[in-house]
Amino acid sequence: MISAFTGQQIRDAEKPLLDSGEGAVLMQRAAYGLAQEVVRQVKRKRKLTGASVTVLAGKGNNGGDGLFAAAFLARRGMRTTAVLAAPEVHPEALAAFTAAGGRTLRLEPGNAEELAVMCAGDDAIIDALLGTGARGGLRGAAAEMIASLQELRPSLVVACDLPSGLDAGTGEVHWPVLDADVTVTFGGIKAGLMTDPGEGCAGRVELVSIGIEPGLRSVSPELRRLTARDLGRLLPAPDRRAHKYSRGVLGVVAGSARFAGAAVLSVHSAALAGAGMVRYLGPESAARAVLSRTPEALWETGDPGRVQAWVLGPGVDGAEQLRRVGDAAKTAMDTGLPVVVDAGALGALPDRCPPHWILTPHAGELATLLDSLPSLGEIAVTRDDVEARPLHFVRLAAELTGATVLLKGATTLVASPSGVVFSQSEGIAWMATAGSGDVLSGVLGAVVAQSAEEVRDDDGAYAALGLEQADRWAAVAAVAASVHGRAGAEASANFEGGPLTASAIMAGVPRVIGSLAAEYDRPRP
Ligand SMILES: NC(=O)C1=CN([C@@H]2O[C@H](COP(=O)(O)OP(=O)(O)OC[C@H]3O[C@@H](n4cnc5c(N)ncnc54)[C@H](O)[C@@H]3O)[C@@H](O)[C@H]2O)[C@@H](O)CC1
Ligand SMILES: [K+]
Repeated sequence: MISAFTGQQIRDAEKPLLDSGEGAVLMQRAAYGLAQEVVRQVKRKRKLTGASVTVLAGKGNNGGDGLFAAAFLARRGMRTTAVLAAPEVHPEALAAFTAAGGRTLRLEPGNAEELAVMCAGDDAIIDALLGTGARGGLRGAAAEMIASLQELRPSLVVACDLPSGLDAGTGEVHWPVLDADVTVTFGGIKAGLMTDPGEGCAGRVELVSIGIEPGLRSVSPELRRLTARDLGRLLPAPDRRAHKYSRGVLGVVAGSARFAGAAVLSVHSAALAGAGMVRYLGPESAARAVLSRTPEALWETGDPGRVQAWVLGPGVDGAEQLRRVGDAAKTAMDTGLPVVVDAGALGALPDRCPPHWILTPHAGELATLLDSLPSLGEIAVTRDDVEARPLHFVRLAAELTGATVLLKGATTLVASPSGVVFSQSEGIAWMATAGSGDVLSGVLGAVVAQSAEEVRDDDGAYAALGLEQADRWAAVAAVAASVHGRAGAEASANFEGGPLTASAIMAGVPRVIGSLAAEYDRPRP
């Protein structure tokens, strides 16, 4: 599992080392790691000697890291320029940079655009204006220069610790921000690099260890991300004695006369993701479409009998389907079964949900959901608000509803009601396509139906993540989000990176599950 931290958590971990006089050593390690990454990137394109690099240096320690890194690069034969964005910058770092033969220019009101044009063609730009000590975004000439540079699209931008203007803890972005190709981050990954909109500006994230890592081990991370290895451990696999009823029976209330496709996608995805059996509840026209795609499913017209989990809501429309949603929700609540609540069912939630109810809104649906909660008071929340601060709002929704909330997006966030948040980002932009969410609902339903026992087992794979039982449902949802994202990315790769349909995402699901299980080298059934 990958952990990410707030700027404050990182600073707290640094403090004992700073107090014992090791600040300069930490900075040298950070600067060396940053310089090494620039060397690697530049060497992929040309020889290092004579290549040009500009460091944009702010007044704090972030600027110090950048200047020490540039001094190292100058000694390696690069043509180095520092643009100093403040009258005072880190004195030792500036002295080292000048001694190494670097050229310095001062950013002033009036020369921002000129300097941007001057360095935009460089082989590399290091953004070391603001780090974890930033309050708000870039201002004045620095903001002007970054806005101009962003328009000029430099060939390689390496962010020092985090792109300047990004909030390290929340991922909120104060524009303008210069999009990085690589962010070299020190000591621990900043949470703002693993949640949108910040993650969208950070490029690839490289972690450089500087010696504060032991201090972070006992800290509860702000964000967690499951790796392929975690997924291999967590994904359900039937044992030899399994039968279809023990494997996870999923009830699905989805689709309607108007939106039959949502039911087709949700049910078929659930079957492909390993549900032992899928029971479908819906109108005859949708049921016909479901059964022609998934003859393995059962169409339930009366009491659906035994299920281990429910998916409620994809494509649900009209009073008849909403009644089925209501009935299933009531049974699930009475019997303590886990439920995935999507789309049309999000408007029919009880006042308080348990953590094994997993809501799956996109940003617009989350805004509507929050607006409908009396506990939020008079504050109105819009889709734009959610997109600007997804981490804040997904946590708030989980806290206020009591449910686990999965917020769909380029980076998908899943929050437990106690505030544990997972972030998965395996998907690609082509996945923002009609029906993609229906596929996710089916995959999630299947994973939930098969995982309920493992979640409750205090010696099981979910417990091994170090999570309380109520928080483990967020990990279950993160598993499904990751499978869904990987299936989309792999399907698109099969088309040379071309566009995707929801059906293509769905078709990739069994292979993703199989290869993840193989990666952990787990015996297959
Ligand atoms: N503290 C340490 O031991 C280490 C810190 N490191 C680096 O130090 C950084 C944090 O250093 P700092 O705490 O000095 O913080 P920053 O380098 O982010 O700079 C903060 C400084 O900029 C000013 N400032 C804040 N917001 C501003 C804004 N919007 N516009 C203009 N100026 C603004 C503040 O007054 C402060 O002086 C990290 O991001 C990392 O790069 C690394 O060298 C590793 C070790
Ligand atoms: K920076």
